[in-house]
Amino acid sequence: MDGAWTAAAVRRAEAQLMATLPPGTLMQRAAAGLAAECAALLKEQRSTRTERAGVYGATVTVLAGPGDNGGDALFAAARLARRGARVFAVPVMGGRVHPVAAAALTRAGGRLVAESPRRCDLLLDGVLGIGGRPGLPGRAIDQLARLDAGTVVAVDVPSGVDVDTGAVPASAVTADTTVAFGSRKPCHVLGRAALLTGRLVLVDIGLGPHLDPNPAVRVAGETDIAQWWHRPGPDDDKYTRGVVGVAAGSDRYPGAAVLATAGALAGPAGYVRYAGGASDAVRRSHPEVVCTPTVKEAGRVQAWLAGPGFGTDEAALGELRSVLVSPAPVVLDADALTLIGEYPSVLSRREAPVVLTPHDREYERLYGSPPSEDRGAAAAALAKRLNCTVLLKGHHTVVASSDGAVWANPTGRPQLATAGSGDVLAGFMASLLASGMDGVRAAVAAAFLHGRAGGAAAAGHRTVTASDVARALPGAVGEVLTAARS
Ligand SMILES: NC(=O)C1=CN([C@@H]2O[C@H](COP(=O)(O)OP(=O)(O)OC[C@H]3O[C@@H](n4cnc5c(N)ncnc54)[C@H](OP(=O)(O)O)[C@@H]3O)[C@@H](O)[C@H]2O)[C@@H](O)CC1
Ligand SMILES: [K+]
Repeated sequence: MDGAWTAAAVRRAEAQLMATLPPGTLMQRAAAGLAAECAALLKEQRSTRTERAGVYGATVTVLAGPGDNGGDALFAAARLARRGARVFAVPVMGGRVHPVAAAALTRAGGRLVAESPRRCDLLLDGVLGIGGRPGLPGRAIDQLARLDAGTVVAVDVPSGVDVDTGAVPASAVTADTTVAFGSRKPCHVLGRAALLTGRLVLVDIGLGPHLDPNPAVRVAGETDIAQWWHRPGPDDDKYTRGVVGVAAGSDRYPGAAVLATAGALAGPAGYVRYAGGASDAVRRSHPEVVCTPTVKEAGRVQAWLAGPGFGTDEAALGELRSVLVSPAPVVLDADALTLIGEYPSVLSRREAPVVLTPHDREYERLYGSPPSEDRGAAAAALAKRLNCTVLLKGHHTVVASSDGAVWANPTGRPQLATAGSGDVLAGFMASLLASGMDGVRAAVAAAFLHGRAGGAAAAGHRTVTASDVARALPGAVGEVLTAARS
């Protein structure tokens, strides 16, 4: 399991590592990695001035803040200047810049200027790093407004964001690439800051062994998911692989039922039962699903999904109660969340695991106020209050357990914000629960694989539908299980 560490945790690890190294070593490691990434980016794009790609002749502008983040940027820019780049560094906090790094840049042929040319091939954001408070100094805002950059590279973090939460309460840099040193920070994976991060490149500076084994935010990878996966053995049959029940849709809204069962069929469970008013549509799309009109008639299942498109009337509330009295773990989505918001007591006597999958408006119905910009804390607060696992949807989906652990999903894609894609996710997650995965792992793994499937579906189509995502899920599963084995 990988993760993201707060500024304080990074500083603690840095202090331990620095005690073993000559002064300045870490900054040189950071600058070398940063310069290498900038050179690679410049090789990919033609210079607006010379019409040639590469470092030689490229125009590089550095926005340099007062601390070590500016120091990293200036040392990296000195390396680029030595390879023939035209480098202009603009101090954005009066004359306060890292003095040794600024001297290195001028020795390499770079210039410290009050104003750089308007157009540059690469803009290095070295305004603020992990020592920054949210918001940008006015001079940085002015420069960002007037510069026209081929590509923007943030040094360690996009300046201006709240490093520890991913909130962006004031002005901040929007990067195409962020080159981070030693570890991810929460702003790279959470909230609006994760969007401003762009592509994340991690530079290893040797911090790993010194980082606290418990990161502030956990980030699952292929190996984790493969380890959690229940692989059927020779003695398994369709029942021992898990039976998943889907209570979704209605005769008026059959689509949600079809998509949720499609998600459930793409998971590891051996058998899918459907309970609700859209049996005909479900049977037509998925003849392998066994359909009954109500939850009580469905028989035993190892996990339920309840909610997508099943309405919020008395009958729906009755079906939700029937699901919640069963001893099986449940995923509650869409209309079930609205009902829980209105009748929170239906959850109160429940002991088996519950996963809630709200988007922001559903979160507000459940919590009483919209999620704060600190989305990890927001998800954790709801999880604690309702004693459930919470998957808070967004461009960067977050999962929180009732004991406060927060997971950020690294595979989210804006294309997944398509109608019905949440139904597929919820059905797939219920299948993971039915196969024996616990609530938090099922939520984390489902978000990860759903994101991967969305990516795969987007590669072949201009617009991605929820059905495309469901069809791509088995492939995404196969890819993750194979990659983790090799
Ligand atoms: N840790 C590691 O392992 C390694 C770290 N490295 C690098 O060091 C970076 C951290 O450097 P850092 O500690 O010098 O802090 P940094 O972010 O440059 O700025 C602090 C300065 O900004 C100011 N200031 C703050 N907020 C402000 C605002 N909103 N608006 C205006 N000003 C503001 C604040 O001034 P103050 O107002 O507090 O007096 C202070 O002077 C880190 O991100 C990485 O790049 C690598 O070299 C190697 C390994
Ligand atoms: K920065």
